Amino acid sequence: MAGILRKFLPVVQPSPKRGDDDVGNDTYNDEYSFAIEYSGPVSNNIPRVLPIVFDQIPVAAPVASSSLSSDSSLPVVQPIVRHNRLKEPKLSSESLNAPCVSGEGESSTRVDSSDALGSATGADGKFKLCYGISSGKLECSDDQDNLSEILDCKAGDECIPVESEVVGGSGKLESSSKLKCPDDQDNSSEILDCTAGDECMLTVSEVGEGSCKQETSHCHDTSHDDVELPNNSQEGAVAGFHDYMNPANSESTESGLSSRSLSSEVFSCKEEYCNNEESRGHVKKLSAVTFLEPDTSDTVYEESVYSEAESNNVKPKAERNGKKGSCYRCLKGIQFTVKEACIVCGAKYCSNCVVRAMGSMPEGRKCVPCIGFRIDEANRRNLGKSSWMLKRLLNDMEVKQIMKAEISCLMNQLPPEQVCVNGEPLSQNQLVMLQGCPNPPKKLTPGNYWYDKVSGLWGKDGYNPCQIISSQLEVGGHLKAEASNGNTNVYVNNRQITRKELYMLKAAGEQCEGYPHFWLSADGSYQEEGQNHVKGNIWDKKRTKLVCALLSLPTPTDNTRPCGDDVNAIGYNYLELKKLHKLFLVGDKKSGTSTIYKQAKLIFNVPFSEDERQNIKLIIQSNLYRYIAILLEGRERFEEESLTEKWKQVVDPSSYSGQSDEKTMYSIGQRLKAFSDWLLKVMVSGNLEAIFPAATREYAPFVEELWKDMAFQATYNRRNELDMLPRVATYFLERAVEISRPIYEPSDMDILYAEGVTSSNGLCSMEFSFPKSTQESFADAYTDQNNPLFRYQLIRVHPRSLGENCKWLEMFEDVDIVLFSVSLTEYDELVEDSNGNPTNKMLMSKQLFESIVTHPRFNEKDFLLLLNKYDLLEEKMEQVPLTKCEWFHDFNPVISINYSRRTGKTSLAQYAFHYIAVKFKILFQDLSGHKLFVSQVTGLEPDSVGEALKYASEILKWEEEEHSYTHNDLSSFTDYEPNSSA
Ligand SMILES: Nc1nc2c(ncn2[C@@H]2O[C@H](COP(=O)(O)OP(=O)(O)OP(=O)(O)O)[C@@H](O)[C@H]2O)c(=O)[nH]1
Ligand SMILES: [Mg+2]
Repeated sequence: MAGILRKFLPVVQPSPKRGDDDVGNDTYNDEYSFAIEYSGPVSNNIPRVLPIVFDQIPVAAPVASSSLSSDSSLPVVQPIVRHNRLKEPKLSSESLNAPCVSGEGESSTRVDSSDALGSATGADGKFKLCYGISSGKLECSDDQDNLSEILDCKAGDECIPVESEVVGGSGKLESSSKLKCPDDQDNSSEILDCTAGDECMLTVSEVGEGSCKQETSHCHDTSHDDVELPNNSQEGAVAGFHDYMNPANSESTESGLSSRSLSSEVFSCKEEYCNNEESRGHVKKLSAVTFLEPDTSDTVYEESVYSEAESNNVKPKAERNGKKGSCYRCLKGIQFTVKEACIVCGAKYCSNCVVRAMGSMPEGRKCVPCIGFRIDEANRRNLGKSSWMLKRLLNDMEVKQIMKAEISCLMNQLPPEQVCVNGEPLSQNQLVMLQGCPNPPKKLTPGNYWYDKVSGLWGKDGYNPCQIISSQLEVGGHLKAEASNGNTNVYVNNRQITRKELYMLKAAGEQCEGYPHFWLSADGSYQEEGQNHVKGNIWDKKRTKLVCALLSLPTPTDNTRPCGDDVNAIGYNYLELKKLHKLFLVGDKKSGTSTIYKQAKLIFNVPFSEDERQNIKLIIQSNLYRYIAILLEGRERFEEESLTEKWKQVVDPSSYSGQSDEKTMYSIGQRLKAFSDWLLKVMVSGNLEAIFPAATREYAPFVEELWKDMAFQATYNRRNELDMLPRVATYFLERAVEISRPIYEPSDMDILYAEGVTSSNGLCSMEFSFPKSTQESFADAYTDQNNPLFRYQLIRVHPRSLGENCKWLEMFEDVDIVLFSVSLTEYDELVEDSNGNPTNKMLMSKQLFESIVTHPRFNEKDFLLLLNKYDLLEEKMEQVPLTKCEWFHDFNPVISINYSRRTGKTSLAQYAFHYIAVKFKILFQDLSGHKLFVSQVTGLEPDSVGEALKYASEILKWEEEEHSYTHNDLSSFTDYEPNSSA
């Protein structure tokens, strides 16, 4: 070559003078200088070689020891901003556990744009991961063309661009260090001398001791040199730097987003930058590294980027510009090429691109722009299931780490609030419990589910069960009867089952006649409500499983067992069932059982469902019209009485005042009269309930008009004279206008006071336990019931559900205690007996009491007598003697004057209460030979009902621990031991 040149060139120029260092270097030969400008005749065919000026070739200096901090951290170059403003380098670092990928071997060093991620090919051809410990950043205000190219800064040598995919580890950059970015006019920006402290905007990561360490030797440390940064930024340089997704522009696999989710600081960028930086694989990509407005703050916190991304829900979308089946990054390959998909956007990458596109996968298999976004729910079931491709590319440890991150990282978790079980959104803990149980719901996605915790049946709201999961998990709310939208009138664990389930039960040999209620336990054994023996096990029969398979109903798996200690799984279940104490609440009509039941629901926070509330609203509104009708009827009566009075005055001229019109203070206008007549007609026809809930909207204005009417108010003032009007009517009539409006929503108190709120079949039940707060307000002395494992079931039965002679009582033979409610006020009330004869209501209650006590199935049961409506008794005793009831004919309390003064008027009611209690006790003793427990109750007062239920629980406990308790202990609590001598 030199010879040829010599022939062409008449004058051989001396080579540039070398420095002293080079004198004496034998290997140096001037003859081989090249780049001498040709000044001879021009020929188009002759290639022209531009001279190279040695002095102007940028060189890289060896890394100064000062830049190698004790922890051997390595600076990592971040994207360079396009503005020219010089800035002092900024470094921030903080703890981070994000994985990063480091290269092995000098040649694989690469400057990284992120603190978090990178990939490197090790000697074994696998990518190596290491974990960054901290991150930092360095800013400079210039950018480079193709700056995204990897920088390979060899010690003491030129920085050479490296197109290797290997990503350097992170490093820590001393704030005094400066990286030099040499000028680069012709897009040959591969040569980059990075200098800290100048225009380059960099992020750096600290790394611990590890494989990243060796890479520090590649970095040109010019910590003591001033930096020359090129000003020749070209458009697209930054974009190219960012666009790690695009192999044409960059080989970087790093992302600010990756650090975003892991570190507290990232760069931000102006919107326009972000928009320009859409990756090839994504329609809209949030800039991995974003840039600051030059004049604004230098630091933008990760939260802003993160929350912006999440709050805007700008989930990156995958878009493939290549042909179908090709890799989203390199656009190569066909449909059958093995690819790995991003669990967020679904972009698929071939084995060559996957690590570059996904970095070190701190959140699992997400391409870098997708880090920090929620996964596509369709991919949830694949979480943590490693692919063949990753296993081939990475070593076992790394794959494990990625899979672990994929499963456990916060961003990939199912949002608990989006999973509703039995109408209640889950808490984080509940979700963990649900997913961590031995047999968790499969394919759990956001949605509404129902869960029968006794049997473990699990399904989507309104649908058949789809799985039997572990039972006894404390997740979600209470199972509703309508949870699975069943319409069979057959209930399993309080849920009305679906038609398919009914078939299944029939296949199990249960004909389900008479719409039974079953208790189905987790092991498949079932029994009819109220019976104490297991009828069978639905899973014992092969036919059942076959039917289930045919009907797509779930069958138990081996894992289906209560969540808890595996060893004691069966015992645990047994214990749980044992601890559900059943309280059977019954009483004659109007004894107050439904009030006590509703009060218990309110006390123990067992919510009324929306449906229940709506039904109750309609009942209340219907009741209101009934009360109004009673008042209107009374008004007519009062009007007639007044008119009669007037006519009498006409007949007796001496008392006649001279007015002859037929109006009285109870007379109403034509309009209201028409409404009144119509309403009374409806009530007489018995259609009130049928008409009123629906007609509420139409008739609400009449209620308002009525309420304002003087005649109606005059009638209302005499409401005590209207026997038909219940006392509770006042509560609702006072708010008649409000309640009659369509928008009315009943309050808890309204529900409590509402009459006629009871399930259609008169049977309802609720589970409860004594929470600590409730416990404290009731009785501090007993604490065992605080244990949530002591569960109670309150079953309220209307006497009509018991059938003639209480024949259905057998259904409830497994109850633990009978709570028999008697209204204390009924001693003077009359009702018709079954033969239509008027009978004293107290005697009717006595009769029902006797029937239940003497029922063979109830022989050995504990009984707690709830003497209810004590508040009303206090009033009534002043007016009506207790002896009105023949059973109480010998009530003749001797009240000393002193005692009377001390206790006031309540003493009489107290005596009456004690007396009635004794009467029942004696009766019970005669009938059963056992002791009757008695509690004084005012159903409308929560504490009173709470104490009564507490007392019931104590009795049960006392039965179980007979030796620990004495009769006196109990009687001192709430049992008012009657003292007839008092
Ligand atoms: N003042 C007062 N009223 C009560 C008390 N307990 C119940 N009541 C009222 O008595 C009426 C009848 O009570 P319910 O609870 O409906 O009686 P029940 O046993 O369910 O009777 P049915 O209506 O036949 O189902 C309602 O108006 C209640 O508001 C009480 O302790 N004090
Ligand atoms: Mg009732």
